[in-house]
Amino acid sequence: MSIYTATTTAPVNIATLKYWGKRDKTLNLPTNSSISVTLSQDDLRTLTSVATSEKFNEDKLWLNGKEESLGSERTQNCLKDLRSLRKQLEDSDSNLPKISEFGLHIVSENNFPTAAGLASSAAGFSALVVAIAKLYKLPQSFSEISKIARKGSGSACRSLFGGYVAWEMGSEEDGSDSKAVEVAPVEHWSNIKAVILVVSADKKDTPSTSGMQTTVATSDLFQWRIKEVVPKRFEEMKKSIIEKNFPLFAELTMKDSNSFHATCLDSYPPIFYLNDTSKKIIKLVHAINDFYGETIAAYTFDAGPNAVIYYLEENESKLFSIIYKLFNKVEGWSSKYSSEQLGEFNQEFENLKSKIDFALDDELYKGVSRIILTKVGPGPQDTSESLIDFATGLPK
Ligand SMILES: Nc1ncnc2c1ncn2[C@@H]1O[C@H](COP(=O)(O)OP(=O)(O)OP(=O)(O)O)[C@@H](O)[C@H]1O
Ligand SMILES: C[C@@](O)(CCOP(=O)(O)OP(=O)(O)O)CC(=O)O
Repeated sequence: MSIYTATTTAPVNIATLKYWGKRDKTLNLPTNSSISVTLSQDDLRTLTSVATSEKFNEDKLWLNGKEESLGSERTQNCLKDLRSLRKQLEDSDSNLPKISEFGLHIVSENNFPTAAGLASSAAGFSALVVAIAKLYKLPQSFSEISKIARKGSGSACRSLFGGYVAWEMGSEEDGSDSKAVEVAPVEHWSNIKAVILVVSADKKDTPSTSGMQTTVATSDLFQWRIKEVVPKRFEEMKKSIIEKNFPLFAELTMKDSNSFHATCLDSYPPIFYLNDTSKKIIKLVHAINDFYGETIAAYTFDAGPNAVIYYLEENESKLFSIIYKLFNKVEGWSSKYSSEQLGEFNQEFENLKSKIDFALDDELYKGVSRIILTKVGPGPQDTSESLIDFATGLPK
């Protein structure tokens, strides 16, 4: 039997201008445009292999070693769109094998916690769609393909690109203009780094999908956000990226995280994603920026309590002299830094200590379970790895 296979990796993206609210639930069309930074796959990555053969009579998914249902309407919509694009190719060239009619085997692994507010659905749907597009040899651009990933999970469309990415909300009812585009590639501004403080690795209380439905239906503040705040901020943030203006980019990022969480609180019943640790981290970042007299760090929080702090590589020792002091007991530092480098952060802190004019909470680390040190990175990558046994078409 012939087995056709393809594999891709895909990254996580963390929005700096948040998507929150749908104008069409089935097509996953948003009420506002959004912007994100794609994170390096050295640290957070989905690997997805797909196989198809005339012998496979159903679609199957194995996620992190366990067979899972492919029954969700969103996944079905992605598979339907991909098959229909393949069918168009097959109809126009009778020499092509009619693989659009065969079952698909999808095997995927995330190298980080799934459904823990670390955007696994974004990397997951992006990888799924890209792997099948490769398998089907689809000629469409990644922006076109991003519309299919969008139907799986809105934020997934942005994981089709590396660097700095915009999801243009579009205005068409059928969603044909609601797609991801590159604002700037990773090389344009490659010295942006991120430290993720994993505040809780548990499953979250209110899933994004239902949370945003409640906000759209009940929050007055949300109407102001989508009409008055985001359209202007979208243009300003793109400009800050093009001009590599970190203080402006950082300020807009923090304001937008706060605006999004304010609309959550303004929902009825209210939705709380930030916990006390998250709020203390927000205060800490402001205290650090005030202390240095410049905006060197920007926090942002998705639909959960985990903090993502963006900063420029050149400011790392300024930031880490304080952050390492507070979180050195948390796991994650030694994967990136030698004990000598960590010692330098300690030394920096000793030099600063007498000047620090804000309270350092030496219990704060207790609310953080893990630190992930990463940076801006590229989009989906080809790889010679495969999770599928070429002889059987089953997971290895
Ligand atoms: N590698 C993958 N392949 C296919 N689907 C995946 C993959 N990883 C995650 N998913 C899907 O995404 C779901 C998790 O999405 P969910 O929105 O709950 O969490 P998250 O994306 O980690 O968090 P958040 O969206 O708040 O950042 C999983 O239950 C699964 O259905
Ligand atoms: C707060 C966010 O992370 C919300 C992401 O929501 P999802 O993309 O997970 O929602 P669905 O489209 O319903 O799957 C902001 C963002 O990533 O822009």
